[in-house]
Amino acid sequence: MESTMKEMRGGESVLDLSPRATVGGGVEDVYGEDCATEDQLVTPWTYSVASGYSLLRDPHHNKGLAFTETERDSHYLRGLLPPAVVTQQLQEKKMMDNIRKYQVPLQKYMAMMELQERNERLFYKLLIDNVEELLPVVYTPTVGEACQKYGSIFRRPQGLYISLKEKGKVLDVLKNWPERSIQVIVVTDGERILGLGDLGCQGMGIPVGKLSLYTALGGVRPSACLPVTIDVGTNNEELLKDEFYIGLRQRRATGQEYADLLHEFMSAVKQNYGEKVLIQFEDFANHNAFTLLAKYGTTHLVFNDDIQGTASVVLAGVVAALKLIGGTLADHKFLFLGAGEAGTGIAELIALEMSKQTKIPLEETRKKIWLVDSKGLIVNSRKDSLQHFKKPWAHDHEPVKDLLGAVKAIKPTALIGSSGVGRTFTKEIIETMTSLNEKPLIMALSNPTSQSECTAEEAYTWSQGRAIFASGSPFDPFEYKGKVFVPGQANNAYIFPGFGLGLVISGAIRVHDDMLLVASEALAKQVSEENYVKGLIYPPFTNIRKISANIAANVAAKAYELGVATRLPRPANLVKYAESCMYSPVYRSYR
Ligand SMILES: O=C([O-])CC(=O)C(=O)O
Ligand SMILES: [Mg+2]
Repeated sequence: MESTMKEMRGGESVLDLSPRATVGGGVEDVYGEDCATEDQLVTPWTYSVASGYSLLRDPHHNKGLAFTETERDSHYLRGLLPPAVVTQQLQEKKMMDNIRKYQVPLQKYMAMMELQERNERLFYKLLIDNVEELLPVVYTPTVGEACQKYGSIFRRPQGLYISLKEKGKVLDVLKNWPERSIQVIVVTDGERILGLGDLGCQGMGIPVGKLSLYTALGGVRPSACLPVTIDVGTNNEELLKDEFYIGLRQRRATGQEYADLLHEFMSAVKQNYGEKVLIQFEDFANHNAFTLLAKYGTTHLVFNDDIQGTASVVLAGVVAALKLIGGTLADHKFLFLGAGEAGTGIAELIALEMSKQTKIPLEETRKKIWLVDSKGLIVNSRKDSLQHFKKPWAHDHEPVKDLLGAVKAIKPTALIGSSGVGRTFTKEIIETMTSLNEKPLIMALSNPTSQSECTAEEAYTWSQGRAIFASGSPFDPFEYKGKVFVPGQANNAYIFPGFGLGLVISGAIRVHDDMLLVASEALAKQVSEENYVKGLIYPPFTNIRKISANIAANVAAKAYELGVATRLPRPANLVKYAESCMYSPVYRSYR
């Protein structure tokens, strides 16, 4: 890795990977490991941590029993640890053994969070080496339950809380965060946590989980990641009554009061971290998500994961699925259940890609895509009463009141669920899709598992093994009539870590839709013949760092092409460069 960096920079070693001992035996950590930003390369800023007892309690530097004899001497650890000296591999084995013993997913989650707070490198080592097993623990679906119970399981705070109480002081709050060099912020206001609704301040589990994936899956170093929850209250009556609730005990502020706090936050971020910090909006309610993205898209580096990340991952799955269902993108007809952030975001990206491929205007390709919301099929006669983001999807058709009616009337080849409402793809709906198509494409995107529009078992059984199925939350492989079907996970976790890395390594200052298209294409290309045979339209997560490097390289290349990249000169081989930038969780030796 080091040699690649040297190569990339014309033989000049710009990174110092080994921390140096400071006066007093502490550890001086040379910032700028794992791809520093330009300014850090000029003046790498350093900080020292305490030695001895405090070192053992500093999760960024603690190695537990893996401290060597020499380190124990030079860092005042003698006697503070039992005599055994073990390897990181053995620590990993022990932790995995322990985690596997827990039967309850939330216990596994808590064990992982405790590890993150105790020994960060070991946490990431586990997550990277056991990604398929641990993703459902630190991320969807378990993170959903963790947010619901966040107050009860709360131990040490993670991330930054910005509530209405901090109005006028947001910049000071940012300055309280111990890290200066932030590259990615994931922010939520907790109003629409997965498909679970308003969880207020307890939505913090989501930015924390998303950012742990930025590091594990995308290689962004943990110290450059900042989880933020903006607390403007909650309308969740149960939480307001819950004595363990950790947030403001008031109903949600809206209108100007809401906009003002968000604006103060956005301005403070730019002032404190500059214009190259990526702000990822996560799990905002529809009515704010679209507005915030439009408002700040032209002044900040912003990305809405639910609108844009989900769109990119679903388009990749659809493109990959064409290998199994046949035809070109424009040959297909799409029907969505759910016309919110995810639904309309995906619909727009599919229409955009169709338009690019066929040169047919976007207004026309949109007509291949139909959306159903809680009031039925979105049609022209409803246009006046529709929210602005639904209007492009109002086509000419007589009113249809429900999904089953819409499937019969529209005869789609692909059915996509983004409604946040579980079990809405009924047996009759899937049977109808199967009677209309040799291989119906069924995507049940809503999270967590309880909100999935149908299960993998239902999709395969009701379609007699003919459905090409993927879901937002993970499902186990399912055997139907002697054949094992492996459902793909159509989750934005495939996209955002690599996408963000691409923005970071190119020093991009704006996000553009074309970047979403190239990310999507890069992901679709990673699906192999071996995957297709099992019915998979996504590659397994085991290869995610390679996938992320490819996505990052394509996004960065697009940033250079569009003139929004500030990191110059452009590295010649962007895939190699992206890989060389990735954080490694392997322990470092302290002199
Ligand atoms: O977090 C996930 O698993 C995917 C996502 O963004 C959502 O459901 O809001
Ligand atoms: Mg989300």
